[in-house]
Amino acid sequence: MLTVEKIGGTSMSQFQDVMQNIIKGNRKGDELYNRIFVVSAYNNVTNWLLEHKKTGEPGIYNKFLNGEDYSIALDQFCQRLLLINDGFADYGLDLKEARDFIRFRVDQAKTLLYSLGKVLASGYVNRTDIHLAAREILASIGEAHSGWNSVNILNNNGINARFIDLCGFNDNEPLTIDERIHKEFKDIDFSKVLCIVTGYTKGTEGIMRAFDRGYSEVTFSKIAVEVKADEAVIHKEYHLSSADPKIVGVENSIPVGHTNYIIADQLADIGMEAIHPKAAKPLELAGIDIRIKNTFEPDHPGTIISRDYISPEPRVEIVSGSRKVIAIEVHDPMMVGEVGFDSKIMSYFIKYNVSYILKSTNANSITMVVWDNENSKSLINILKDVFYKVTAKPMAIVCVMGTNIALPGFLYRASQALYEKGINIESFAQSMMQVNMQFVIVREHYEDAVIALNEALCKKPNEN
Ligand SMILES: Nc1ncnc2c1ncn2[C@@H]1O[C@H](COP(=O)(O)OP(=O)(O)O)[C@@H](O)[C@H]1O
Ligand SMILES: N[C@@H](CC(=O)OP(=O)(O)O)C(=O)O
Repeated sequence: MLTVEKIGGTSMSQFQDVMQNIIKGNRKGDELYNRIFVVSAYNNVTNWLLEHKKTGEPGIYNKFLNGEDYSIALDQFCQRLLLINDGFADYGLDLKEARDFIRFRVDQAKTLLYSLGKVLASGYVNRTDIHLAAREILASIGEAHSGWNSVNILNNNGINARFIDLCGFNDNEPLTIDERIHKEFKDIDFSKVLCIVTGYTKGTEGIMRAFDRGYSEVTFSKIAVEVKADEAVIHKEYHLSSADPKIVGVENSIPVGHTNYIIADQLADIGMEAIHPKAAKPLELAGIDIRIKNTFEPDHPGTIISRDYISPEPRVEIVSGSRKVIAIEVHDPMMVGEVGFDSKIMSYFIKYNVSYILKSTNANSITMVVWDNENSKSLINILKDVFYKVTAKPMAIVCVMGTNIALPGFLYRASQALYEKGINIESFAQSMMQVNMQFVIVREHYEDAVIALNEALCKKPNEN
């Protein structure tokens, strides 16, 4: 059995647990192999390089964009990486070799950025392309650092591990991401060597440009498809749970156990961090199951995402959502009975490259929920110019999902749970497939809504 396994940044920061729980476990001899590990940068490292994923606080990339001194910032960043290294000395990291590797890599990045700055100054090139190239170079440092360290630690612990560096720092081959992955993996005997692969892959399309943050899961899914893995495993700090453990508390969140790719799509659509939206689809198409495991509970089988699973008993599997959405309502008294009115609205969505998460209509108005970002704001401005009455409000969306909830009572229980917390449902949608009930609520109520729905629908009656 060949598995491809991704280790998230939070878990990587506790590599001693990764090595003990995930890589070694109870395995002996050859059982250690036939496993490919795709690693993320240690917790926060990509945030320092680019910008904070949650707060948007600018990182080194912003200095390059503004023509500020990124060189000193990179030196300070390198010092922070060396401090991270110090924490792994007790587990076998050779500090001198590790320091030489990362210093050299950061210096190479500096040289590349310096050259990009010069090209930019010439004034002959597209600024955006140069900026995006700088973003790629910076991002790749994080995974090169954690990947190299991991191989060094494993080798020093008697495990035959090989560093597969997909960052392409030392080659100028114009390969796409898929071509690079194919080239790197085609001649490896996985039964003899444990591969540690950078979650960053260099490719002509640009992994940041094409997939943006969380790109390690994209590398991971592409590798799993390339090597025809039997299973694709994601190791995270939490189980995939009935609701975000950070909101409801670990003690109140129940591991999902089993779900299907239809639910994975719903999660991806609302930007749930547990899996990158672009990572699941190739695995689904290749017929590869995903297993999401908790790094710190190695004996728990985790959650399986497979194609055909339907829960044997009717139950809500996950409550999830986002507080970073805007509800747009287009109202026009002339809409009633007018065939194709919606297509006029959609033509602006296409023009501004905005995808909607929910749509709900009545005789003369259409409500759509979109991400709260710059594209959506530009879209709203133009809709206000063109249509009779357009209202846009910052909102939250909370979704109640399950593979077997197409039965009377689930919607009743969900709306009752919201009612009991005094939460009004501003808009609502559910497709006939009945796998996802979407509630639009005011933002201040988001956490309370998740807690109430998890409590009412996911916990068993005898659980406290
Ligand atoms: N239903 C859920 N189950 C587990 N985690 C969730 C859920 N909903 C949201 N999360 C959040 O997802 C985050 C993990 O995502 P991510 O940033 O990708 O972590 P990692 O560093 O492990 O890859 C956790 O911090 C957790 O709060
Ligand atoms: N470190 C990168 C890539 C990644 O996927 O990280 P994580 O697995 O920790 O979300 C990022 O933050 O975007």
